[in-house]
Amino acid sequence: MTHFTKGEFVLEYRGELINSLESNRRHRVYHNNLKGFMFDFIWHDKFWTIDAARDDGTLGRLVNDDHINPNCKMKRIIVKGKPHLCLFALRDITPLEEATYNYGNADCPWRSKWTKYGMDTDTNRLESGGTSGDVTQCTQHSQQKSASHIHVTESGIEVDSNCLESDVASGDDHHCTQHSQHESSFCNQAWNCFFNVFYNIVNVKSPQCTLHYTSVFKDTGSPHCLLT
Ligand SMILES: C[S@@+](CC[C@H](N)C(=O)[O-])C[C@H]1O[C@@H](n2cnc3c(N)ncnc32)[C@H](O)[C@@H]1O
Repeated sequence: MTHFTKGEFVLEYRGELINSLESNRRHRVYHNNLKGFMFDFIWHDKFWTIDAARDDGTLGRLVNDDHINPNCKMKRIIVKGKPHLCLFALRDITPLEEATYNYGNADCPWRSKWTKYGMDTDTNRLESGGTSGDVTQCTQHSQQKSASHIHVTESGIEVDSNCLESDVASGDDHHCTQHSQHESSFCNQAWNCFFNVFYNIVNVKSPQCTLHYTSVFKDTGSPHCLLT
């Protein structure tokens, strides 16, 4: 059984890196469903967005929010001067478990539940959901309600991270920035972890392991991703 161990690189949230000007433009023109794929973050004191609205077959864009008990967290890693958003396992992830991360304190409509008295927003959980050092997703524009899932199954994982692969393989200098107080220690740890784990995944695991986007449709009608 393949599983992810705590601290292991899981996958990259891939998409188009755009600046705030272009991001604002797309926020204006995109349908709400597409806005949910825009991951806004701060880098070098500026707002940037990874726009994963286009379905390029990669899996990072399909990982759902869990602000209560996520098993992954998003980290920003700088490779060749460009930020990449990568998910790392917060704890061991077992086969068939859905991969999730905390989108942050964004106004996520699915976190509210209807009661007989009306909408009940779980504010306490929202406040405690963020962890210092995490990169969190700004999803305040999204009204999309679908729920794709990424699960771990028996055989393993293949990570579609071409740019990461080539960057890692190049052995070039890199620097990491993380907008938190724990910047430098995280950077070193994350990069080491990232390098080792990614190398491990690509070079060791992939012959037996494939991360599949399946055509399994469950109750939500959304496609689900299985690690098989
Ligand atoms: C980056 S996409 C995640 C993949 C998406 N679920 C799909 O099927 O394509 C973000 C969008 O997924 C949906 N989503 C994420 N987490 C969710 C959750 N816990 N419950 C319901 N919908 C969620 C929201 O519509 C959000 O805008």
